[in-house]
Amino acid sequence: MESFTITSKKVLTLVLVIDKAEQKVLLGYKKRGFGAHLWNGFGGKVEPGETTREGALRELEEEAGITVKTEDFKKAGILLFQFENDPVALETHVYKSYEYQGLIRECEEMRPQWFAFADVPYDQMWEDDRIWLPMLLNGQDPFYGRMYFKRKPVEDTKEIETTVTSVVNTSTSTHVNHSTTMTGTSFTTAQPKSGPFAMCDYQLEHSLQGVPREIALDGTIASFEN
Ligand SMILES: CNc1ncnc2c1ncn2[C@@H]1O[C@H](COP(=O)(O)OP(=O)(O)OP(=O)(O)O)[C@@H](O)[C@H]1O
Repeated sequence: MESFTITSKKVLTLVLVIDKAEQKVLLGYKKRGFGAHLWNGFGGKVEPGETTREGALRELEEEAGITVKTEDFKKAGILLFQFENDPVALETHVYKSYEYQGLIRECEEMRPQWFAFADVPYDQMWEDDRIWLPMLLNGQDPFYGRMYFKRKPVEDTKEIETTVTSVVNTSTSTHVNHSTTMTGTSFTTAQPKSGPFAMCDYQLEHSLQGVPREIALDGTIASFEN
C-alpha cells in the first residue's frame, strides 16, 4: 500500500434523503465537475469556518433545493477515499435524513431523482457506493470505510482481469482485496463508464457502537461524536 500513503485530507460531505414509507432514496445526477455523469448523494467541500453538518445542509439546499431540520439530520458514517500516488485523501462525512422540507428542484450541477431501493443505479455510481449505500438504506449505520482507487489507464482497450485474492468476512466487517491486472478499461457492466478511477481495495466496518467524527492520517478512527 506504499503508493496510498496520505499526508493530508480534504473534508467533503454526502447527504442521502430517504422516503422510508415508499422505500425510496433521493439521488442527484452530477452534470459537471468531480464525478460528472454519475448518480450520487448531495454534497461537496466543507468551506472554511463551517462544520461538516453545516456544509452538508448547505450543499443539500444548493443542489436539491431542500432543507432538513437539525434533529432529523443524522450522521451515518465517514468514508476515506484514497487515490494511488495522491497524498491528499478525501474524508467524506455521510449524513442521512428521513424527512425534508421544501420543493426538490434541479440546479446547474445536479439533477435530483427518487429511486426505489431495488432500482438504485449502482452501475452509474462511484464504485464504493454499492458497498456502503445498501448498509445505510438497511439502517446498518454508523459505518466507517476506507476505499482505494487507481487511475484507469488512458487507452480504452478491451479486457480487465480481476482476481479476488482475499476475502475476510465477519458479521460487522468486510475486507476485500482485489488484485487487478490493468490490461484494459472495459468497466462496462459493473463499474461506472465515465469515472477515471477504479476501486482496487476497500475496508468497511458497519453497525459501529459510535459515530466516527474524524479519521486520522494513518486511517484509524481519530475520535467519535459525543
Ligand atoms: C471516490 N469515491 C466517491 N464515492 C462517492 N462519493 C464521492 C466520491 N468522491 C467524491 N464523492 C462526492 O462527490 C462530491 C464531490 O463534490 P464536489 O463537486 O467536488 O464539491 P463542490 O460541490 O464543493 O464542488 P465545486 O467546487 O462547487 O465544483 C461530494 O459530495 C463527495 O462526497
